[in-house]
Order: sequence, then C-alpha cells, then structure tokens
Amino acid sequence: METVSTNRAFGGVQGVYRHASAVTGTDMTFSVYVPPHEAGATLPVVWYLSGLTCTHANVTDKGEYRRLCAELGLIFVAPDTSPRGEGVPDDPDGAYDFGLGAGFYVDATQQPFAQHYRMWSYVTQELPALVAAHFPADPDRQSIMGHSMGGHGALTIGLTFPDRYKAVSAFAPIVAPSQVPWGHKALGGYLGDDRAAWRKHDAVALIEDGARLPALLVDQGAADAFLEPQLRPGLLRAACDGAGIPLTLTLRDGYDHSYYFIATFMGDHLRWHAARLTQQGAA
Ligand SMILES: N[C@@H](CCC(=O)N[C@@H](CS)C(=O)NCC(=O)O)C(=O)O
Repeated sequence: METVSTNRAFGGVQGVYRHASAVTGTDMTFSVYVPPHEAGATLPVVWYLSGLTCTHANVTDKGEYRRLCAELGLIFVAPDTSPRGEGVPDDPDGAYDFGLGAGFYVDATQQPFAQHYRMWSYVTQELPALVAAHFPADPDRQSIMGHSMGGHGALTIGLTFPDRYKAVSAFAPIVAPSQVPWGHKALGGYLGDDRAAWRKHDAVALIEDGARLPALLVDQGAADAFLEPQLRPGLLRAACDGAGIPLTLTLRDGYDHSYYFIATFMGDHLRWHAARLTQQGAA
C-alpha cells in the first residue's frame, strides 16, 4: 500500500492511499480518516460509498465528517466508485451513469466488464482486509453508509451482511435499481438480462426476498432532481413497512442531491452509527 498524502485534521490523520487491487486488476485509491486515539486502541469503522461520477475525493473534500469522527472516535473509509486505468472499459458513449465512476457495487458478469468491474468483492472483502491490516480498525465494529449509487451499495451490502455492519444508513439512495432508468442500465450492462440476478443488488427486492435489518436511517432532499425518476424512497418505505423494518426516512425541505445536503446531515448519521457501534443504545 502506497501513501499518497496525509494531513493532520481535528487531532487525527486524513490519509489518501493507493494499492494494486487483485480483485479489480487495477490500482485503486481510497481515503481513510483516523481520529485521535490512545496507542494500541482499535476503533470502529464507518464505510462511506459514493455516488455516480465520484472518486474517494468528493466526500473527503466536501463531506465534513472529520470533526464528528474525531469526537466520536470513528475511522471513516471512502473507496473509489469503479476501477480505473488503462484497459478498463467505459460506457460506450462516455455517459456518466455507467462504466468509470459508476461501478454500482456489483461484480459484473458481462463482457467486457467482468474482468475489472468487481466492486462488490472489492468493497466487502479486499479493502476491509487491507484496512484491517494497516489501520487501528476493529473488524467487529463496522457500519456502512452511502450516497445515491453509494446509498444503493450501502443498503444492499448492509442487507446482505447484517451481522457484519452494525448500522446502515443512506443519503438519497437508489432504493430499487430494478425499477428505475439508472438501475436498468447498470444492472443490465453489468449483470445481463436475467432479472433474477438483479434482485441481490436491489434493496427493495432483497427485503421482499426476506433480508432484514434492525433499523435503517435515510435522509432525502425534497428538492433533489433525481427524487422521482431514480431514487423513489417511497418504494423503500413500503418494503420496510411490509417487512417490519424500522425505517427513519426524512424528506428534507429545499435540499438537493449535492454535498451541501450530505454535509448538513452527516453529523446526524455519524451519531446514529456511533450509538450502534458503541452499543450504547439507539440514538
Ligand atoms: N449532475 C451530475 C449527476 C451525477 C451526480 O449528481 N452525482 C452525485 C452522486 S449521484 C455526486 O455526488 N456528484 C459529485 C459531487 O457532487 O461532488 C452529472 O451529470 O455529472
């Protein structure tokens, strides 16, 4: 693992790192914030999955998570959203919603994407092992959050591994990719036409098929231009109600899809995660 940069922040260290990923077959860059802590301590880890067009840098620059992570003692990890580099295929038309910057947190089965687009395995296996080896991370105290496409990733990964991630939350997530244009394009392109294969990568379908979580926190901007065509939180509300999953879903008046929205509610989410990671009861 190569250190790209480190900067002291709020008494801890914000780092950016690069490594050769065996899973994606490319170099991958990610950021990790380690809060101030006592020597020898291990700390809970919050995973943050980003949305379309993002790298690790968007939330690192604009997410405003460091002050709270320092106060709460949380490590914050932000992976990239796709493989990149020579030989990595992109959207044939260069569109922003598929290919580079748009890995959708699946292991692609379709050509020419199957070789490198393996973000599910990267985020759930390879990167956690790397982080555990190089940072003071406690693997028994992990949680996951994300934005938009990354909200989709957080929900589907959290629903698949409910014992591993002690808290799951999302900002403006794509809750039912099988039912919206972004998801049709991505799941069709990476996984093919067999819709049965899509259900493992669709939060609403996972819940319909029996996946359960003890609680879920979602914030959504009411002025988000993607709200109805792509995000559709009402579908998550219906699925959670049907399954008895306690969902705290709040529509935030006037907020759009941007990092101004995310940064505004980041502190609420981190506190909610910390309460579950430290076993002090629900916030
Ligand atoms: N308007 C964007 C659509 C993509 C978008 O809004 N991406 C969100 C995640 S779905 C984002 O976080 N963008 C990067 C940023 O705001 O820093 C574009 O056309 O590039």
